[in-house]
Amino acid sequence: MMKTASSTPTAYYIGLMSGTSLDGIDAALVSITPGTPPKLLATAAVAMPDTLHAQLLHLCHAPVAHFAELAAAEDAFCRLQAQAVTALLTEQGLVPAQITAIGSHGQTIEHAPQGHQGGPAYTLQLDNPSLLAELTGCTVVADFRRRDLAAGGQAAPLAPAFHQALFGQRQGEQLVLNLGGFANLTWLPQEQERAVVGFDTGPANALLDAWFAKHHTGRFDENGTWAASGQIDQALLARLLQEPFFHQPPPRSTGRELFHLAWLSDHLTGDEAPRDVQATLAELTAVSVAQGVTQLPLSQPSATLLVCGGGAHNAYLMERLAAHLPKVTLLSPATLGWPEDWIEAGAFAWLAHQRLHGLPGNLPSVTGASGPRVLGGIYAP
Ligand SMILES: Nc1ncnc2c1ncn2[C@@H]1O[C@H](COP(=O)(O)OP(=O)(O)OP(=O)(O)O)[C@@H](O)[C@H]1O
Ligand SMILES: CC(=O)N[C@H]1[C@@H]2OC[C@@H](O2)[C@@H](O)[C@@H]1O[C@H](C)C(=O)O
Repeated sequence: MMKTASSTPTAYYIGLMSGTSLDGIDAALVSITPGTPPKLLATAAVAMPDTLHAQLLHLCHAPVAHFAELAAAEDAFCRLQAQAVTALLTEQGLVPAQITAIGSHGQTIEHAPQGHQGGPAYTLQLDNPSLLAELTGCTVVADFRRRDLAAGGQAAPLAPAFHQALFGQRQGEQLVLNLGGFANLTWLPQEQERAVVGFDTGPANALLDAWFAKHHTGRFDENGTWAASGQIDQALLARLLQEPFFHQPPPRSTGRELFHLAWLSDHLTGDEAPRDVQATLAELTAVSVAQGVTQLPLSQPSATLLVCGGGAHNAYLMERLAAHLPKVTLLSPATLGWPEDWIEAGAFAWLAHQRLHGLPGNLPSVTGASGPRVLGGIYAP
């Protein structure tokens, strides 16, 4: 039986996110006062060491992983999470007892909401909430996605529910875009009784980073400078856009299982200049997001789109997005007190709060689950 929010006082949560870009752990200290939008108080980021980055990337693409390899990566990942929590607590002069709970997303290793070759649906996040509780002395809430999946949902994207909690009280309809490893879009209606729309639009930084790393040292194309030096290959773009995912109606979510370097290679003739491919991948992200916007039930074509995620720092990608959405104003959520890099970590702080209060964390209109569900499990310190 679900409860409604009670009039409990302000509580402090830490949200931990390591997204599909595998760039590091983001930790957000969030205060939640029932009835008002969550507030971002402080942040800490711990970069993913090269060895763990390579280990996790390998696991994402390994057909069969050894359990010892999984366990080692999970342990290293969890210790990195604890490092981020400790950094945040120390910096803020807080002790674990002042934190109501940590919400831990874990590291997505594989996401197959449709199952694999006729098998059951699954989504796999590497996470060890027991060890995290032990290392930090805080209550940990984790495993947010699988209850939605069990209720017939995609288990992703989950962020739209948080977007609603953050921006839903603003005047007029709201649009939010996350440019992470993959991109997801949220439409918040002006009328409270209408359902929120949200779905993954396709690949974003995951493919851009992978192609960049194949041709350069370094993890990503700073500001999209390399992409900007290339030419968009329209024929290649057309072939990439034929992928059925781009034509599926929501609910839909995706990940590295579909969009990876081998998928890209299958569409290349071999004659393309690498920088042109990078420009075309940025275009693929911009076009698929723009196509997603056209599917939204906007009440007027001119809207404001809050752009979050690391892709918001890619000047070339933002330029292409603006070119494909001439009537839409792109805005940083920093103007509303939530800098673009911290919304996802904030979402998992909020999801921990929802779990502890017996409140739903999913939006069935987004994930396709058969109803609202309380997400995640609780691990006491
Ligand atoms: N200055 C920049 N120029 C270009 N790209 C950038 C810049 N800063 C960050 N990025 C991109 O953002 C990525 C990180 O984004 P983000 O942290 O939102 O990903 P994530 O947490 O993995 O997201 P998700 O969970 O949504 O997949 C980097 O891997 C990089 O591709
Ligand atoms: C399975 C998984 O980890 N999916 C991520 C990924 O990264 C972006 C997009 O694909 C989104 O669907 C999701 O992350 C955010 C936090 C979400 O669930 O809203």
